Amino acid sequence: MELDAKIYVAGHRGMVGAALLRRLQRAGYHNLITRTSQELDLRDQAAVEDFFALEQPAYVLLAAAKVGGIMANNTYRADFLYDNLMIQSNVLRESQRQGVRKLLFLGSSCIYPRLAPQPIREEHLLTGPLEPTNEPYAIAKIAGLKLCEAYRAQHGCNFITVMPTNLYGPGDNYDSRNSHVLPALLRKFSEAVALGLPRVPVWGTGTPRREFLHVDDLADACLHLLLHYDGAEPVNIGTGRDISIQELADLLAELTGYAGEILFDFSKPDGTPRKLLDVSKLHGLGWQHSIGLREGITAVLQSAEWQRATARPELNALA
Ligand SMILES: NC(=O)C1=CN([C@@H]2O[C@H](COP(=O)(O)OP(=O)(O)OC[C@H]3O[C@@H](n4cnc5c(N)ncnc54)[C@H](OP(=O)(O)O)[C@@H]3O)[C@@H](O)[C@H]2O)C=CC1
Ligand SMILES: C[C@H]1O[C@H](OP(=O)(O)OP(=O)(O)OC[C@H]2O[C@@H](n3cnc4c(=O)[nH]c(N)nc43)[C@H](O)[C@@H]2O)[C@@H](O)[C@@H](O)C1=O
Repeated sequence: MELDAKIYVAGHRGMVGAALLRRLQRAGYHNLITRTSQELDLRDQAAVEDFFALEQPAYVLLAAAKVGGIMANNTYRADFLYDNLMIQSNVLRESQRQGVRKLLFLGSSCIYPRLAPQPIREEHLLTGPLEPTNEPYAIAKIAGLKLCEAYRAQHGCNFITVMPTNLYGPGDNYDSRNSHVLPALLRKFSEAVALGLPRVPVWGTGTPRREFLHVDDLADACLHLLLHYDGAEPVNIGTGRDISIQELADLLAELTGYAGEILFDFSKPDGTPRKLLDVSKLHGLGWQHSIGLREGITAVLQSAEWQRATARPELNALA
């Protein structure tokens, strides 16, 4: 991928898209194309056709999607299915029609079967029922992965799919209901410390296990695969280690200095019991993660973004 190649980063304002942009800029790529969703709604087929005809990118990184945690997925089921089907179908189709040299599509660890063998290997996809709370999102993502495979088979497109585990880091979504578990608990514990709250509610039983990768590690892995992987099969991206929600809550309480009570709210869903990724294929391709969980969370808490957002917790800008 030449340093002056025209690279379209779709979803550049999101947590993953912004990390991809930072990583590409740091590597010296200087012909980067971006559009906000206000400038280009990727659900609009005609607008996407016009954009690709005008810009004719050589490479596409598709990090635009409707994304959220377990509650958002289970609440906005139709939006997660429709938006993601439309976004990926339009971008993949125009990438094929405009002869994009290589495209990176982002799947997710949560599209594997609910009770897949652990750690989950790439071949376990579609071998069992999905997790009900995010089935619409998973179906959309699986369709996107299959569309990449189909464009490769029918048109020889070099569209690769990566399967990241749960991510966190700069630019994360901290909305109290729609965010993922790590940013949600980070916000809850920080607010509890600032406001002197005696207890913090954590959803579910605390027994499910999750794997967490810093988004800067993900961006580095994506660039590595863009440069060194041209295969049809998806590639898992993770750390190969997981912790329980209880252990995560204890770690976040420690790092935020929260010493009050942690109350598990059994009325909220647990979701998938476990989704640890087998990352041996990724390691075999020459990449390993470098940011550990404790180190990564500490970096978030020490970031200027976090300091600004939590300066006045009663008016916190983390929403
Ligand atoms: N976060 C995670 O834990 C994980 C994420 N992933 C995948 O990574 C990708 C990015 O996720 P993440 O960065 O967390 O998500 P964010 O919600 O942070 O960012 C999503 C981006 O998509 C853009 N977008 C949404 N709808 C549209 C639309 N209709 N038209 C154009 N752009 C749109 C938004 O653009 P704008 O800001 O301009 O509105 C936003 O910047 C997704 O494919 C997701 O499935 C995979 C595994 C885990
Ligand atoms: C990355 C992946 O992320 C999603 O899957 P998920 O990992 O199950 O989602 P989650 O990050 O929201 O973690 C949920 C787990 O955590 C517990 N939990 C406790 N307390 C809070 C809490 O306050 N908020 C949230 N969200 N969860 C909580 C909750 O009870 C459950 O056990 C997919 O939808 C999909 O979006 C996807 O791609």
